[in-house]
Amino acid sequence: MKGSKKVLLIGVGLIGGSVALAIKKEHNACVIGYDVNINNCKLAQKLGIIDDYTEKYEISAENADLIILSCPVEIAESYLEKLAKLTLKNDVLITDVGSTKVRIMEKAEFLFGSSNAYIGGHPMAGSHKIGPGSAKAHLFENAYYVLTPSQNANGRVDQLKEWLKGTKANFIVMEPRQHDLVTGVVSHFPHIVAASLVRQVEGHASQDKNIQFLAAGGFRDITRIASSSPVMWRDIVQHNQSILLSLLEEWMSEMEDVKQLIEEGNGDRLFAYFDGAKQFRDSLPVRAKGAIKSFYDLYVDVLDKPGVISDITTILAKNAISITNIRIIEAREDVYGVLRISFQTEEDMELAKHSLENEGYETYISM
Ligand SMILES: NC(=O)c1ccc[n+]([C@@H]2O[C@H](COP(=O)([O-])OP(=O)(O)OC[C@H]3O[C@@H](n4cnc5c(N)ncnc54)[C@H](O)[C@@H]3O)[C@@H](O)[C@H]2O)c1
Ligand SMILES: O=C(O)C(=O)C[C@]1(C(=O)O)C=C[C@@H](O)C=C1
Repeated sequence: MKGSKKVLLIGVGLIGGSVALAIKKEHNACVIGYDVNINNCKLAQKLGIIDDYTEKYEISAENADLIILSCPVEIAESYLEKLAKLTLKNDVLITDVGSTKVRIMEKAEFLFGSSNAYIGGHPMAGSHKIGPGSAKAHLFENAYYVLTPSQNANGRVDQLKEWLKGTKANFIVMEPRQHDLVTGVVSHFPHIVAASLVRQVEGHASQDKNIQFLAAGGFRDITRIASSSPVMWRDIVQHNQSILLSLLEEWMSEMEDVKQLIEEGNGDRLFAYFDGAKQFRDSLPVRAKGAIKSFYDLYVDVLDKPGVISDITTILAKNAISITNIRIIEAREDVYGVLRISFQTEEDMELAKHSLENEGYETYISM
């Protein structure tokens, strides 16, 4: 019979779906999904991410050996209260994948602290995409996966690692407070900066439409993450409020220094500023060899005229390249548009790039 062990996934989206796929790769478990958006459950079942879904999570929770909270963090926190009122199995393990840990672990310690059930989690990899359609078993390969066991659950960390070994992530145990500070610095605050840059450009774009044409390479690189789920980021900022406010103070003081540098216009000092940033950026470790990108998107500049999409899909079909999605992401005024074409593998994306460029299309890959 399929899966003597039962897993309940609350929140069947990008991260929950990716964790579920990784679990199914290594365990013959039965994964049940629950989501307020029933379409996500239906799609996930079709894609083999979950075995079945439920519209009432309570019964599945009481039968589960492993419960994974993979919804936005404020919502995950509210499920802790709901789960604590149920009669769960004595040896149940409960984890989450949330991007913040202090608030979740405070509540988990309060509600489940007397048991050894709760181990917080946060896989430090993802994408700006949402939903189970973008889930990948290899999303977390070689990435760090932070675990924050509640005090009595230290002894069960290996058990959770065993459940999650299909992620091929590097597990690391951290204190929730240290986690929220570190992720505040390297993930949450940079997200705020990216969103604010986009808002600044949006303000200028209404004055001059050339802005949209020229907001290409560099701007796209630095702002990709601003396309992530606003619900997820709303919750993260609410959870990590005090750390983010203090990072914002630091940033404002850094910007004052930059303002002074620009006012002075001293070439040597400007060089030193950029060079210092370059040295540190270049010294950061890249995700270890073997890591696989989580999405393969190719952007194609196209003339906005009838037949252009069918021309592109015909070129791809002639070269036997399968696509997973195609979308016009910007209806630019005048004559140009941008098509975003998604592929399952890097090879397909590279082949498509080559084939389309041979036919005179301009393409670029956003990292
Ligand atoms: N996207 C990333 O890069 C990333 C990386 C690591 C961790 N995370 C964390 O993972 C969690 C999920 O994010 P995601 O990227 O998978 O987003 P997602 O939007 O793809 O998935 C979230 C899912 O939760 C569901 N959901 C919302 N409210 C719910 C409710 N009340 N009950 C049940 N389900 C509900 C949504 O319908 C959706 O299917 C978040 O806590 C986020 O902080 C995200
Ligand atoms: O690659 C992206 O799109 C991400 O933003 C992923 C990212 C990150 O900042 O690295 C975002 C939030 C998560 O908690 C973990 C990973």
